[in-house]
Amino acid sequence: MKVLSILGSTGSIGTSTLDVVRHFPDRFQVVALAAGRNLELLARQIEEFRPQLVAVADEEKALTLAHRFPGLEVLAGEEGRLAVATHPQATTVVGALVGALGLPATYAAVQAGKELLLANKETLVVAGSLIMAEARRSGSQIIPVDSEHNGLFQALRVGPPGTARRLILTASGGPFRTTPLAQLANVTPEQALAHPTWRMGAKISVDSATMMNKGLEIIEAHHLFGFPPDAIDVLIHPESRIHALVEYMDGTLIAQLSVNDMRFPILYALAYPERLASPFGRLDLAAVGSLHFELPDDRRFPCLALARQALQAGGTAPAVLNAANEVAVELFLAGQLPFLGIPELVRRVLEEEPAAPLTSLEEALAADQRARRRAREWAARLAR
Ligand SMILES: NC(=O)C1=CN([C@@H]2O[C@H](COP(=O)(O)OP(=O)(O)OC[C@H]3O[C@@H](n4cnc5c(N)ncnc54)[C@H](OP(=O)(O)O)[C@@H]3O)[C@@H](O)[C@H]2O)C=CC1
Ligand SMILES: CC(=O)[C@@H](O)[C@H](O)COP(=O)(O)O
Ligand SMILES: [Mn+2]
Repeated sequence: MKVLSILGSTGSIGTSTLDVVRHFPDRFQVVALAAGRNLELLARQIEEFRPQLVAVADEEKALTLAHRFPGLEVLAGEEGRLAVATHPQATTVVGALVGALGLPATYAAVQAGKELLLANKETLVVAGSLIMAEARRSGSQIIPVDSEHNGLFQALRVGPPGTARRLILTASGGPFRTTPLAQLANVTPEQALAHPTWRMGAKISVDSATMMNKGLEIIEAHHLFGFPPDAIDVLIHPESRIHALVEYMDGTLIAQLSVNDMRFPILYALAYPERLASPFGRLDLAAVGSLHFELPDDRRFPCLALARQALQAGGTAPAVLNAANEVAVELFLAGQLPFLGIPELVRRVLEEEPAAPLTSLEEALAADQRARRRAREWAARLAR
């Protein structure tokens, strides 16, 4: 029996995780949940999964929830998320918060030696070297939930260690893959959120539209699998049925395929190292018909090059990239920055915040805060 703490239980990944748990009550049990502001959904999750501990965004919400569930331990803010991540009875922590906000709790779970099923890719972008070093020290097993990395994790187990030479991340290309370039300046948040193949939270949906998502995933793959940046490729595959490929030294490509439904990688990660029979349908390739591939266009997707540039610079540069992007996406969704302002803001902040060495979590978080301030200053200037 795996005993789960879920960070971000009310989000897209969190609810998919709980749906997998719902199908396997004799394999998985929930001990702790952390959410943000969606108290109604969290209350339903508490009634169904009976956790011992929950954490919410702030004290006011914690009081409301504690009043509704006498006897339940309810905590707030960072303290609450850390308690969920390190609950003594949890064998396994699901990292499904969004953004760098999830970093302290993710790191704490690794430090505590928990098995970590990680969707919250921004934590690896901001502090991947520190998280991976801590996992080696504590013995924490990190199993990627992000579909491409979950696919790579599986495909890398096919050949003997050391024989894989290239990782290939597929990308849908997002909602603007074929939009005339001249129209990109005027696309709306609603259009950006309409992902062609996946149903996801707002932030990652916008990241997919700019392809910053794939840039973050290159950095994520570098840390998870230890491949150099130039051995990690991106291939647009609009059907999103092949999630990743590993090229072995003998020229063989091993691809990982499944239905484009996050319950598949989540089921794999929860069951690992076993496999469980999926109740979520089968991939019918005959029904899909054909699979297509193309290279990303650098002019359409400048965020890809910005992410590679940050990875190359190293140290705190990826944390700066991520923070600027988080601010830019937030402003875009609020109607305060045009779509093309996202790469523009990230580029300016990266230029102005020099990469510094990264040796502690505090340095990563400080770089994140500095970059956020810088991004807001630039956004204010661009708005004038
Ligand atoms: N969705 C997907 O299919 C995929 C997602 N990922 C990654 O997984 C992560 C989660 O994505 P997704 O599920 O789409 O995101 P969502 O926006 O759907 O969910 C985010 C979760 O984080 C919580 N949260 C947000 N802000 C706060 C806060 N201030 N304090 C506490 N909790 C907070 C939300 O709580 P609440 O809603 O209660 O406020 C919610 O539970 C991201 O890093 C994403 O890149 C990776 C691959 C696929
Ligand atoms: C499901 C998943 O893992 C997402 O990261 C997805 O890949 C996003 O779609 P894009 O391929 O458009 O970035
Ligand atoms: Mn992904």
